[in-house]
Amino acid sequence: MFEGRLPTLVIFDLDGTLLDSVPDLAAAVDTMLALRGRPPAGVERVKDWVGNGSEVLVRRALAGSLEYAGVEDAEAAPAHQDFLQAYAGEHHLTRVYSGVQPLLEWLQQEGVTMAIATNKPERFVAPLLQEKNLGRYFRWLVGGDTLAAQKPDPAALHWIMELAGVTANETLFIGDSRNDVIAARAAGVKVVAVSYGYNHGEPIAAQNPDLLVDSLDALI
Ligand SMILES: O=C(O)COP(=O)(O)O
Ligand SMILES: [Mg+2]
Repeated sequence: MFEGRLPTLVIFDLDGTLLDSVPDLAAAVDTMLALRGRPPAGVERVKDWVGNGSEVLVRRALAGSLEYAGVEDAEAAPAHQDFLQAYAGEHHLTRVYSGVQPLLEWLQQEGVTMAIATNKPERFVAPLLQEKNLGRYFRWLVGGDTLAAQKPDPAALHWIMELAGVTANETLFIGDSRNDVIAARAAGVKVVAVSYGYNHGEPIAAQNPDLLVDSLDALI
């Protein structure tokens, strides 16, 4: 992909790529629903709703579907606050996917700069990486509410590349959902997709990433 050279900068998605975070996200969604006297959504449905940030996740949970156009702001705003409160703290159900640690370690040893571009609210990103022992690898962290637009908008990728002083040709993005592939394409950045993450219930292969892997250590 880089003609035998390594990229200078690798930007990673977080949820569904580095971390299997849905169990804790589903627990917080279910707490928010329980506060409204509603039945739990459960891990399997929440898995399909993750990827567009927590505000959209909460709207989907209130709608009970991927489509959430009918949910009123007056209902969604307090529900989002309840979700944020329920998701704060430790994330004991969240796991680092196998293959992640070896790749990060290897890229760091090779001197590759690494960053995170996630749609997760920024306040959770650094503490969660710290909690999972991944904090030391990343030079920059961009959350879903850090900039004016979130993925699939390429703003996060452009911003990180500018901070790093690196061109799109020297950058690789690694993610799990169509939002990641679309953002990478819009930024002119090559994209590797992982097959095991969350993509709204659809195979990510349909988005034609430059490379599809079943485990990130396959990239070493
Ligand atoms: O929080 C989300 O909705 C998804 O986060 P991600 O961009 O790290 O996959
Ligand atoms: Mg993701």
